[in-house]
Formats: sequence, structure tokens, C-alpha cells
Amino acid sequence: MVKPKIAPSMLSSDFANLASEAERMLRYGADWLHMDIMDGHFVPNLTIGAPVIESLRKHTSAYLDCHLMVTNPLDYVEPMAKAGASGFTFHVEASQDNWKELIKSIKSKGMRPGVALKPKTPIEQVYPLVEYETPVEMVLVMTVEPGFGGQKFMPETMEKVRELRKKFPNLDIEVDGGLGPSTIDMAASAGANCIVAGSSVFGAPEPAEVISLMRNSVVQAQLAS
Ligand SMILES: O=C(CO)[C@H](O)[C@H](O)COP(=O)(O)O
Repeated sequence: MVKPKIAPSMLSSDFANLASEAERMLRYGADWLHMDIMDGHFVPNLTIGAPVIESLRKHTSAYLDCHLMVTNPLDYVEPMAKAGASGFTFHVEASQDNWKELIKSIKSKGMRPGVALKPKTPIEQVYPLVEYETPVEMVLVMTVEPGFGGQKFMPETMEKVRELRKKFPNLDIEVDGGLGPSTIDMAASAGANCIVAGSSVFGAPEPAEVISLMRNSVVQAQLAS
């Protein structure tokens, strides 16, 4: 069994009060804090980078699950490590030529390597990275086109999660985009155990209930499988 990890996406938080927003999510039961790093090039949105991670790190010891939606992920390894990132998830579409170097560099800097893929990218593209001698330790299956919070969950991406779970029973499989009470069961039963959720958590009157509901869904799906 792989441990459930519920990771509120800080993209939906009030960036002007990031430290207290992070503290609030941890108090509500979050396992990780999901940090969306966008460069305005790989995706059509610009968010935060290493300086903000560094500022947040001064206020929390939580696991910072950093998702790099950037064209040149290798350029970010050193600054993100120095800033205090915990996980470094890069996109397979942005690392065709250098993923081996990238994984090794991420690990050597003390971060946990992960690979993400967009909804239209075939799942087979990440297999070599999971089977490599120094493998990625998490695969992030995007369930919306990366770039913005608040989009509609794409159920057709669940086939990739199922394939991945069948092939790698002990792998951390993360899903991100449109996850909430109405979609979590689909992701959990497909085999996802790391759940990123922005608008459904931050927009809820009782975020703790949404976090707990999603955790239970993952646990129940694992017991049923
Ligand atoms: O990576 C992302 C966008 O690229 C966000 O983490 C994701 O969309 C979460 O937001 P929501 O739960 O509101 O869909």
C-alpha cells in the first residue's frame, strides 16, 4: 500500500499571506504543500520561483511539493534546492534530452525527483524514468492542461493512472487538476495516492472536511483493490 498524501495547491491561496495560508492548510490536515512554479513559457501563466519558496521555508518545515512547469528545469535545480524545496517534479515534455542528468542532479541536492506529464502525453514516455537506475520517485499525471487552477477534471486521464498503478504497485502517483469531492473517487479507484487540490480546498467552507474526505477515498480504494 502506498501512503495517501493530500497536497493543497497553494496556487489557490492568498499569496499575500502565504505563510499563514500554509499554516492553515497544515492545521486542516494537509500532508504536503503543493507549489506551482510556472515560467510563462512552458505554460501561459507566471507564478512563483525560488525566492518565494525560500521565504515560505522560513515559516514552515512542511514538505514542499514543487511542480516545475518550466522550459529549462535543470536551471532551477540549484536555486530550488537552496531555497528549501522538498520534492522537485519536472515535466517529461521539457526534459527529453537531459532527464538522466536532471534526476541525478535533483537527488544530489537532497530533493525528491518526480516527473509530470500533460494530459495528451502518452504514459509510456515516463516508463524509462521510473525504470532508470536512479529513478524518479513520483509520477504526476496532470488531470487538466497545466497553467491555471479551477479547471474541469479530465476523466480520460484516469486510464494513464490505471496503467501506471498496474505496472508500478509501490510508486507514488500524484494527480493534479479539478480534484475535489465529486472527482476524488475516480482518481482514487484508478490508483492515485497523492492528491493535489486547489480550488476545492481553498473554496470550501470547511477545508478540513474536504481534505479528510479525499484521504478517506484513497484509503477506501486501496482497501477495495
Ligand atoms: O498545477 C496546477 C495548474 O497547472 C494546479 O495545481 C491545479 O490546477 C490545482 O488547482 P485546482 O484544484 O483548482 O484544479
